[in-house]
Order: sequence, then C-alpha cells, then structure tokens
Amino acid sequence: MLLDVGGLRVTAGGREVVHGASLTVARGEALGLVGESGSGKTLTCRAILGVLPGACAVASGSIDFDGVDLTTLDARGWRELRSTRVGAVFQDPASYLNPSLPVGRQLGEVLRVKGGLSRREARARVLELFAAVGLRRPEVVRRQIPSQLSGGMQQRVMIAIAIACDPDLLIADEPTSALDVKTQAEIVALLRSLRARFGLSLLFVSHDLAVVSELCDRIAVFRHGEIVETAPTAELLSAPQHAYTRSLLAAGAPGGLVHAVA
Ligand SMILES: Nc1ncnc2c1ncn2[C@@H]1O[C@H](COP(=O)(O)OP(=O)(O)OP(=O)(O)O)[C@@H](O)[C@H]1O
Repeated sequence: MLLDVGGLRVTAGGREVVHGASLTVARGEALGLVGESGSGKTLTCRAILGVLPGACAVASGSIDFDGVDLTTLDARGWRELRSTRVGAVFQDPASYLNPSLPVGRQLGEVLRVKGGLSRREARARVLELFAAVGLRRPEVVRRQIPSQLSGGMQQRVMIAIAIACDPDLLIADEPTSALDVKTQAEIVALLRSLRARFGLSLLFVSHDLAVVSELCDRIAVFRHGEIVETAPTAELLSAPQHAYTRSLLAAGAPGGLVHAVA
C-alpha cells in the first residue's frame, strides 16, 4: 500500500475534529474524499502532508507512506517528502504562487532546487511540463506573472509544479471548486490523463460527488470528522450503505451523477 492512514485523530484549538479516520491509497489508485464543509477532509490531507495549521495537531493514529511512518518525521523529513514524493494542489492557486515572478521561473526554481536540474535543463523541462498540463504556447506563458493567467491556467501551473519532481502521490484538495464548470471539467480531464500517463496515485478532495466519481476508483465519505463509508465508486453510487451517502447522492442527482454512473 502506498498510503495507509490508520485511526487518525486531529485536534483544532484543543477540540478533536477528525475522529479516527482510516484510509488507504494503493499505487496508481485514485481515492476520493467527499463530505460537507467542515467534515475534516482538508485537515486529514494536511496531516498527511505535514502542513497542519498552527492551532491543529495530530493527536494519535498512524500515517504510513511507502512503509515509513510519517508521524515520526522531523521538519526536514517532511520537507523532503513534500518536495519529491508527495505533490499537492489546493483550491486557490493564486495564493501559492508568487504574484510578481513569471510562472516559468517559479516552476524552474522548483526543478533546480528540488529536482537538481541545471538552469538550462530546467528551462527545457518547464516548457515540457507546461505543455503536459495543457498550457498552450508555453514559451509565452512561462514569461507571464500569475495575474496575467486565468484561474484555470493558474491551476494548471500549480499542477505542473506539483508533478515537477515525479511524485508518487498527488493530493488535490478542492482543486476545481473555484473554477467555472467548463474549466472544472478540463482540469478533471487533465488529472485523469496525468494519472494514466504518469501512473500517479491520487487523493482527491471535493464536496462534489459527481466530480469525484468521474476521477476516482474508490470514495471515502466524511461526515462530522468521521469516515462513514468507503467503497469502490460504482458500488457507492449504485448501492450506498450509509444514509448520509444516500442524501449526498440525492442532492447531486440527476445531472452529473447519472452521467458518472453511466
Ligand atoms: N486552522 C483551523 N483552526 C481551527 N479550527 C479549524 C482550522 N481548520 C479547520 N478547523 C476546523 O476543523 C474542522 C474540519 O475542517 P476541515 O477544513 O478539515 O473540513 P473540510 O471537510 O475540509 O471542509 P471544507 O470543504 O469547507 O474545506 C472544522 O470544524 C473546522 O472548523
């Protein structure tokens, strides 16, 4: 198993908000996390990345990544993990990009500092990666600063940065939620093609069950800090076991979910 989280408990301001979450992601697999706002999806992802907000902490549980218990890592170990083995994309790409630096330079720096490429190698790789994430005219885009790009393009840049060092796992927390429906579909299609092309394992968070269904092999349903149900996507959609999953399905019908089941 690539990622194996067992009995994870997370506190926020001293109050427990994730109550013993267990989940696994096999190599090459995509696991979706769904559930209402505040149900603990983001803090679970941040615990796995070692980037919990200040007021939050892992109280107990295990986070095994490729045989290593991440809860034993020091700050340097976490940084190494994030720079090479686990990539992350969040809802608001603009807040993770430097507003005054051309995006090509930002990706180039990641490739040089974390990937060990020379300046020249990095420049060539920037163009390849920007093309791989579907940015047209990468030689123009690389010179632009974030505000010159649309939200969808900014998210493509973030995805390029996240996959720059060939991570084993990509954690995508609501990466499409701030985008319009058309761009959302394009980013989902991109993530699907990157999975196929690079064999990426994916932990994908969304409050939108239809989006998760299109991308993920299995789905875990969060409610009030607990995972109430985990099942293969087709099974979860056709025979949901938990009343809350049924209510999520009912809320999403008929549009996207019917399409997703078909
Ligand atoms: N920085 C923080 N300080 C204090 N409490 C927090 C913090 N971040 C999250 N929480 C609390 O922890 C709980 C879980 O939040 P979390 O962000 O993981 O939920 P979520 O399912 O990802 O929701 P959303 O879809 O809105 O992002 C919520 O009750 C939230 O209010």
